[in-house]
Amino acid sequence: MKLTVKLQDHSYPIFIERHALEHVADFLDPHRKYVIVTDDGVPARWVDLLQSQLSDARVITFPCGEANKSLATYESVMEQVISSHLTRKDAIIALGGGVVGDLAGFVAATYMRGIDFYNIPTTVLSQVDSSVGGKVAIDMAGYKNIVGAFHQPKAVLIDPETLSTLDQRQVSSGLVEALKMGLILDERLVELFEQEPLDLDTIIARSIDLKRAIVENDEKENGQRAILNFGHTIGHAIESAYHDVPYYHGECVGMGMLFFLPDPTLRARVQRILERLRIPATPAYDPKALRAFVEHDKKGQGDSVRAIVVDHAGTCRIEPMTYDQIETILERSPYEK
Ligand SMILES: O=C(O)C(=O)C[C@@H](O)[C@H](O)[C@H](O)COP(=O)(O)O
Repeated sequence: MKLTVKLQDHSYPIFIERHALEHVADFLDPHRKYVIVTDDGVPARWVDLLQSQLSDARVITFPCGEANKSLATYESVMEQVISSHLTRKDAIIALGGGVVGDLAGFVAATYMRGIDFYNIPTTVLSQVDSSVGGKVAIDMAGYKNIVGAFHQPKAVLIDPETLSTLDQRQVSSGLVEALKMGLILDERLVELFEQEPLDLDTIIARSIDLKRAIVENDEKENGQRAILNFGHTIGHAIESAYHDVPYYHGECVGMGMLFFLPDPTLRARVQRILERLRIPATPAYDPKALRAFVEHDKKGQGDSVRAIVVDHAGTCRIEPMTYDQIETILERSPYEK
């Protein structure tokens, strides 16, 4: 399947195909010079498979985990890119999950003021969401994605076969971003989460297509794209506050979504899906401490933040909320008994 993200001057394809990684020459020029950026959580078989099909591709590997979406890792990868003598004609390939895509994309966005970048996502989270849309970033001073850019990939290559080497926790965490997409835009996608067994390929294709449409309408998040942040306002705060617990990003988004589902019936429905995915419950937290992290949200506007609220599955609204309102929301448990 091929989808196209249609943008003013940098449209790009999203290829979704099982075993696509076995014939990359059909999707990108194998004779171009590349640097493949990956992390040590990506199995060697995917890295070797990609590298073996390219005539000139050095591999740069950094340690996996959100803690490495950092300035130090950025500097280390950038130094290696510089020593590889990439020119503006060459390109970077991100092979991995959301952290790899965000970091490699940010390197590509800033090296020589921007070179081409291909995204080959190998986790559910990156295949259903983060590989498309051009948000590239690193974390700094304890805040998520606080330094970054919009830098769209030249192409995205999704091979669901790469998910076969993921552990269940990674799969579930990534699926939360697809559930988010369903809750804000498409109830049929939410229903897919209530079927047994889960149809992963359909969930991926449906989710990334919804993302494509949003990015086409609002590439730089001047309006509607903000809805993709459903669950992230408090989710990012939990992720930042509990970075030593290592919750996965999707787990935090799952926790964060529950606070913005005012209808108890829908909240209980989502809670059931999250339990089935084994998403951990929100840890005990200090509302004031989480509020402090929310105050640095990129959707912040003075003394308020644009919160995303889902009243009915498949639709959502953007509601400006003061930080006092956020603190009040945080004071109440989001769970239905
Ligand atoms: O692409 C977007 O836009 C999103 O908001 C997708 C999010 O799921 C993703 O986690 C994103 O990186 C968060 O964006 P941020 O602007 O809050 O850093």
